[in-house]
Amino acid sequence: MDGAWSAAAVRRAEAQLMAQLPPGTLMQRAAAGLATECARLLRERSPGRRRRGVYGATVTVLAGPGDNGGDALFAAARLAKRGARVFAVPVMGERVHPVAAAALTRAGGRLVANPPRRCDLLLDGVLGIGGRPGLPGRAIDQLAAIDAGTVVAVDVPSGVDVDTGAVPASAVTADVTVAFGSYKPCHVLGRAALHTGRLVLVDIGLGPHLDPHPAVRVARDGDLAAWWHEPGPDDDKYTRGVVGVAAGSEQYPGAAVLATSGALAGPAGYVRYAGTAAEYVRRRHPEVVCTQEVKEAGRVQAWLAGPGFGTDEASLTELRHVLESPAPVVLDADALTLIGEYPSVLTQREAPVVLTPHDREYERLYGSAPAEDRGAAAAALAKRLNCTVLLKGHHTVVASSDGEVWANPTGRPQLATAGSGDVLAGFMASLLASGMSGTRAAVAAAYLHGRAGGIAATGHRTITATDVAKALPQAVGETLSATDTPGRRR
Ligand SMILES: NC(=O)C1=CN([C@@H]2O[C@H](COP(=O)(O)OP(=O)(O)OC[C@H]3O[C@@H](n4cnc5c(N)ncnc54)[C@H](OP(=O)(O)O)[C@@H]3O)[C@@H](O)[C@H]2O)[C@@H](O)CC1
Ligand SMILES: Nc1ncnc2c1ncn2[C@@H]1O[C@H](COP(=O)(O)OP(=O)(O)O)[C@@H](O)[C@H]1O
Ligand SMILES: [K+]
Repeated sequence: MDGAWSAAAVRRAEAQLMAQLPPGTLMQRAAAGLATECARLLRERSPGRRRRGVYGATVTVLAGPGDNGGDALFAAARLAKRGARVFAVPVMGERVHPVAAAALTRAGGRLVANPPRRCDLLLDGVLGIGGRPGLPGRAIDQLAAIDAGTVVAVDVPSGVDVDTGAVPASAVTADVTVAFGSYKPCHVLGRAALHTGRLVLVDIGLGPHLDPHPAVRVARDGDLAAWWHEPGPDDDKYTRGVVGVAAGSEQYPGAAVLATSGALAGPAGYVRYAGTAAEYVRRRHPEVVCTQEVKEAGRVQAWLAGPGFGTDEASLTELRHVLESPAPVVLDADALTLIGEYPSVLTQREAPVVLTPHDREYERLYGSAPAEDRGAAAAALAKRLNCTVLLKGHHTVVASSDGEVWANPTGRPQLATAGSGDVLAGFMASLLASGMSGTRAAVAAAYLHGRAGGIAATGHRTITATDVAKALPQAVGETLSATDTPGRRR
């Protein structure tokens, strides 16, 4: 697992570490890592650039008044020493880090008000973790005027809200962000994650001093491998978990087909379907055992209810039957609408519930649209309803009822295609049925669904929900084998 820490948590860790080191050491570590990454980028071939390498490259620095500007100027001084033409623009009056500015001029760089219109690399050292959202006017003007081959944000893209990932005012959009010591929530959450570009972490020795509980968690392949239930020689289809799918209707049979295709791609050993689209499911998936009603379905270890299911009296009755079962439940789509109207059906439930709203469904459940702080928005709903909440979108967020927040690092906008959420929900129910906790099942499903979207989109511009379902087994295989270790039984 990776984590992202708030500005205050980073400052606490920094204070501990700095007490053990000579003054200026951390800034030099940061600047050295930043300069190395910039030199690597300058060596790469790029369409906007005439020459390759540091020597002779044009580098422009937008320098703010604090240590973030200091990092940028020290890194630029290192590039100037290697032959780069460096122009630094103070963007907050004349306020710049004085020692770093002197180092830059000693190395041959210049402090200017009007840099060249074109540069190979633009370093955004306007604001770091001390920044409030928004940019000073001079930075906005320079960003509009300069044609940069590559934009590198120093620590964070300036202008974003570091702790929440909100972008309420103007902010830098970077190709690469070089983060120091740890990730921050803005790198992985909300609109700010879209301003971050490719993320590079420079180790400055902060790790041992960081709080063991990050503000936001980010799953990696190894987590999925550790959580996945691999069948052993003593398993049978029942012990691997039975998943029940209550989805679809005569009007929307496709939702039943797609949700069961997601469920079949998961680790459970048996998929049961209960609903009025049974005929369609049987035709597409002979592996699925079908009944017309939830009460006839027999025992399951997890249910999915909701996609294409309707919101009438009969649907409400079926939802009640699902919620009466002692098994964990995923509620999606129409089930969320019903919960919004009849919240009491959720009370007295002890087994885990995962809700998977997109923004409009969230509004139906919470009474207002999700705040720009999507981690807090998901956590507030999770706490109110005592459920796990998976809030969909780019950088999907998962929150548990006790306030744990996860940001999903996979996925792409092509996943916004009708039925893709049905596949996700079915797959998640299978993970739950295999014994994963609600929060892990939600995190793992978002991760693998996003990865499947990437596989399905390889070589294509458009994908369908069926393509995503078909790509799920490969996504699982690639993720689990990425962390294969000798001796691990598969
Ligand atoms: N932590 C670590 O381990 C390490 C941290 N390091 C580096 O330090 C960086 C943090 O530096 P920092 O604390 O000096 O804050 P930073 O963001 O540069 O500037 C704050 C200044 O900007 C101003 N200001 C704020 N918002 C504004 C706005 N919207 N528009 C205009 N002005 C605004 C604000 O003004 P004030 O609030 O005083 O009015 C203040 O003067 C960090 O990101 C990393 O790069 C590394 O060197 C080594 C290890
Ligand atoms: N802009 C986006 N970028 C990445 N993923 C997205 C984006 N918009 C939606 N998604 C993903 O696409 C899926 C859509 O789900 P949903 O809205 O429930 O679709 P449906 O109800 O048609 O099945 C979710 O997994 C969501 O996270
Ligand atoms: K910055």
